[in-house]
Amino acid sequence: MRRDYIDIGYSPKETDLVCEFHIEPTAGVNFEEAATHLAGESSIDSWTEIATLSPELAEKLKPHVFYADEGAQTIRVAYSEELFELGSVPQVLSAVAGNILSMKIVDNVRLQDIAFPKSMINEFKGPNFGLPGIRKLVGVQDRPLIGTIVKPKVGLNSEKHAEVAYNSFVGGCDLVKDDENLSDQKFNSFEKRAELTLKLAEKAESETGEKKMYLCNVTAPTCREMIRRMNFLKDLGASYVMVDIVPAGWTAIQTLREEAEDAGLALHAHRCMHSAYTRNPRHGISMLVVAKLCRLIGLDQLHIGTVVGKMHGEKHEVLNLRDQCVLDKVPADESQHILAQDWGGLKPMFPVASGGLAPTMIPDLYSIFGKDVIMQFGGGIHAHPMGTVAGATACRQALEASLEGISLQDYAKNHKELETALGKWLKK
Ligand SMILES: O=C(O)[C@H](O)COP(=O)(O)O
Ligand SMILES: [Mg+2]
Repeated sequence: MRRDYIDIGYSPKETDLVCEFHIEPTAGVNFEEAATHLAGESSIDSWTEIATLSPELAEKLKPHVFYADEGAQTIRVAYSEELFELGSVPQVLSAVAGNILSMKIVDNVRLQDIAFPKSMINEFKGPNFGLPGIRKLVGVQDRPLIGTIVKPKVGLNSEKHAEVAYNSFVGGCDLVKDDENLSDQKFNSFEKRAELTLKLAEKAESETGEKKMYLCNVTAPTCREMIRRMNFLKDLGASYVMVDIVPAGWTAIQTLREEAEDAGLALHAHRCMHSAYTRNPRHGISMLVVAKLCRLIGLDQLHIGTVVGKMHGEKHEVLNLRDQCVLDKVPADESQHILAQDWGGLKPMFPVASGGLAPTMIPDLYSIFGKDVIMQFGGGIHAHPMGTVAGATACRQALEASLEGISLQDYAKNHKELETALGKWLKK
């Protein structure tokens, strides 16, 4: 192991990939020593002086720890772009979030953010539709989109699944998606579900005069099967697919993005399982990094949390994710562990708020997120005392009230579905 990776005067080049890490050295390990080892292990070095690493090579490719604050337990490392396969998320993660997460010299280490250089941004296409493309697809410009997840998560047969989707559509949902753990099970095969649900989506479109999108889950055991399912949906006339990004893995997601472009399908990203590495604030990889990788690869919409629903995530964290989805230039914010990022014109992703939401939360959601959000309600629609149609209608009514600045209580006086929802969910 070479010892000259601490380089506080270094100013990162435009071509460098910069990472911020939170590090907690193990008792007895000096902060700079830990920083040196992490920087070396995530790039060119190993645990001992290696004869095959010439001083010339080391000089050319060495990492630069250009910021180290022991009190704040923070380091920033600049890596030469030459260390990376610029178009490969798996390779980048194997480096900057690979072995270093397992090392004994640190009790905890967390990758807080990655600032991608222009050369890497240029290697990726970003979202094909993105937020504006999705708005065009759905034909809704001036309000948040309303979606649902067919419930129960698993167990319904294909006919019942399609019927629940239809009821959600005619009640007022723009989008209906599968749940993350529904793919191709005996009780509800992928093909039959896709055929029946897309057919009823079309029926709901002609009955309501609104666009109705079905987001069928293509998460599959192999990339080949995932692509086959995606093409099956395309042949049925679908506009969208959804995928569980973390269980499927980054190679699968990059593959899907390529194939979805040819198929002309939009991509909905469900982030289930992300907390396995994002939730511990002292170890792992931040959700911010996950969101940035999604935008880089080109998912069109991504679950980012709700603030008011059932999933963890403080308001500032969720809004930081929102900013990373929609802004073209994200300013640095030291206190939030955010590095400056220029997205170089990659399209914005549509942020999705989903998990534990009820129609009664719509005024709060609207004030937190504004118009550019997809609000999704599972239990909040299908547990409505008057049924799924009324549940979806109550969501649209609560949204209308919020857009017009009318209290839900006032609006409910002439809207019985909303009135019933308030009776069930409004906290007294
Ligand atoms: O996939 C999701 O986002 C959740 O299943 C949402 O369901 P819920 O609204 O019932 O929590
Ligand atoms: Mg779910």
